[in-house]
Amino acid sequence: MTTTALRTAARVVGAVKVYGGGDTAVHALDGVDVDFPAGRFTAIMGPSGSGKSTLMHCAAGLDTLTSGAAYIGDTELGALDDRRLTLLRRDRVGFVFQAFNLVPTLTVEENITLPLDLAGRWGDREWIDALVGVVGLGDRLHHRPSELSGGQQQRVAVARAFAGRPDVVFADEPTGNLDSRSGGEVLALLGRAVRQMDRTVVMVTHDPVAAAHADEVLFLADGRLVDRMASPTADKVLDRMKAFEVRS
Ligand SMILES: Nc1ncnc2c1ncn2[C@@H]1O[C@H](COP(=O)(O)OP(=O)(O)OP(=O)(O)O)[C@@H](O)[C@H]1O
Repeated sequence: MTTTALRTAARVVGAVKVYGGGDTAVHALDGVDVDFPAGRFTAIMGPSGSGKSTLMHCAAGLDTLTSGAAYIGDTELGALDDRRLTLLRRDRVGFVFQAFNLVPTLTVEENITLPLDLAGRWGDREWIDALVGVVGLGDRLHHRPSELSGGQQQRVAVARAFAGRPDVVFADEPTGNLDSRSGGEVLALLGRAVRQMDRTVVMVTHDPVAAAHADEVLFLADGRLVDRMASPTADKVLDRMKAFEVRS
């Protein structure tokens, strides 16, 4: 095992994704090499249609590459049969989507522990309690999702994503349905999970303010990785995005 592999939560190598064929083929990913370091918060940005969601879905094992390879830790996703891929997604990957996707009939606490219950894992009570503390919903554990605001529901979804201590949490526009204050809380929460609890987050976003919460921003254009920015600020990210618009 190499040092790089030890420190990488997820990566894609020579990632190509082609939708359709012949004259109408779309090269959604056109040869992307990228590492998502463990213990870091990485944002993926780029113009609409640049391949952000495709990259995230292929890296997370929700979709398959046309060529190249995707890894979670040292596990190559293309080498897994459907059953193993399902287990890997369940046990080693967490997801947060724009829609909160909570189960309406379960309480906050039951929603948070759902992935562990489905996996037949007892979970680690201390870890769950720590997560509940970090998301700040300790007094809402027995409420149903419908009794919570959108921002609170997304915080439950974030806690659920981390419940099984996955190698990496993928977040797809996690603040897309939230006002800026609630969105800011969810982003701060993702940042705290990374920095205080040593978790790994990869987030797709259109929003420079959201991207500024990350440790590093990757920029995609036309299915290629064209730039990366460490220690981003919203202004620097916005300037970089404007440069794309001027060119296209
Ligand atoms: N299932 C599909 N079938 C055909 N083409 C697709 C499919 N999914 C995505 N594409 C195309 O692949 C390209 C990349 O799409 P993708 O959704 O990854 O971009 P994106 O950067 O996430 O865009 P957005 O910011 O608008 O969500 C686009 O040209 C899109 O039209």
